[in-house]
Amino acid sequence: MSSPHASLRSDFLKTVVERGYMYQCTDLEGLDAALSAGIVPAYIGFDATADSLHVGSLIQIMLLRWLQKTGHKPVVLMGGGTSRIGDPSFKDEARKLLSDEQIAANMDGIKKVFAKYLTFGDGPTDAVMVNNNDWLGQLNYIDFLRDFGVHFTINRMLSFDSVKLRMDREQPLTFLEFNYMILQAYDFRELNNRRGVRLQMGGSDQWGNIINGVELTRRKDGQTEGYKEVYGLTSPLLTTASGAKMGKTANGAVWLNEEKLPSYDFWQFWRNTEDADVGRFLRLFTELPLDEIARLEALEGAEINEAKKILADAVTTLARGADSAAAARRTAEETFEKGGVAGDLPTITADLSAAVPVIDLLVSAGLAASKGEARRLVRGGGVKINDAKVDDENQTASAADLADGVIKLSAGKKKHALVKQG
Ligand SMILES: Nc1ncnc2c1ncn2[C@@H]1O[C@H](COP(=O)(O)OP(=O)(O)OP(=O)(O)O)[C@@H](O)[C@H]1O
Ligand SMILES: N[C@@H](Cc1ccc(O)cc1)C(=O)O
Repeated sequence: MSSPHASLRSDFLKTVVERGYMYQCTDLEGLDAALSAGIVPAYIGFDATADSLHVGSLIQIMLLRWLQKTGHKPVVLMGGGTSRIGDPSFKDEARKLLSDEQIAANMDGIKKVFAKYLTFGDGPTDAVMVNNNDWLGQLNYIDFLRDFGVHFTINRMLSFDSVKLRMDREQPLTFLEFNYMILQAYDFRELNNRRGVRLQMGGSDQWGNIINGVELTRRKDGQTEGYKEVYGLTSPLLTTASGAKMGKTANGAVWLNEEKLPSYDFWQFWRNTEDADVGRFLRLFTELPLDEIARLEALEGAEINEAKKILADAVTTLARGADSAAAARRTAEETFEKGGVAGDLPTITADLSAAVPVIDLLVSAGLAASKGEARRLVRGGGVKINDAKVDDENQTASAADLADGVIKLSAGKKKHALVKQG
């Protein structure tokens, strides 16, 4: 049987499918034809909910990068207006309301990262950045309701999975939040009118908001002469092989901005990728050719660690620059391999062929005076295994945790030890 994607002609959609960015599309064939016929301006929106984006949004940034690389125009939308409301999609409870000052400061922080991935300017495929407060801030309530409110039915708005969860759980969904979907739909139509934007992308949680925009644009302008169809495309929401939503880890979010997460820790996050994720992450977060990735993901045992370093180097180079990536790698190699810091760290051996309680390792390594103290350290959140927080007093470590032949065990910021198989 031939794949439904085998007939794709546009470089952008071929890349999207081959590298694993595709989840849903409103009309794949139509979009493929549009992308093959000329430059398609496409947008992704980012709300200013924090002063930096995190790895969860990296897939969206990469989508915009590939869009530009394949000859189209990326439009980055800052949600200056929508951040004043807060997207309720798939959220258990309302987001904290942000002040205008916080939103402005958050936008300043978020904006910076895009310059690393996209080329901005005035040319036909140069990226541009817009702020939806420019038009949402001007809306007149009664006029807006008359012109746009009539195109939305409450019945349909309540049918979207993104709000269903709240309904089913009988959690409050305020009228403020309920408006979000309409405003994002309005954005799409506005960008279509202002800048000829014909495609909106986002994570799969954005599907409801995106198709509302497609439908609104069609209803408002579909009969106008020269109207060109608009499209929506979503990416899978990223989770790690163990099922955790990517973005927040036990230690908090993996931030893209250097001020919020030093490059060494960023590099180390990718270096600690689970074996089963290596191929998928190389396809999504690097630009390495697919045949090279196929070779790397087939590596096994200790060799897969080389692939993880290549992943960490490539992602850190894109996000932080080549110098930061090289420095991070040097530090990691000194710490873990060349005996620099490692030489200064206490090293113990343990039989890791069976699972060993972390509590016991802490005591053996001299990082805790007793098992009781070790437990208190874990409860206080200060214990880490290979830089990942230990949440459970009963957690164990085994040979599977060995990275370059050692497990790094930490109690607090300054006390570290290495555990080797013995
Ligand atoms: N884990 C993820 N995988 C894929 N896409 C994601 C992930 N997290 C966020 N996104 C997408 O990134 C874009 C911007 O999202 P935004 O910055 O508003 O994050 P968010 O969904 O608010 O995250 P958080 O849950 O941390 O508040 C959206 O299109 C969203 O779908
Ligand atoms: N709702 C999106 C952000 C966004 C805002 C406005 C838009 O027009 C598009 C997207 C999110 O929460 O991630």
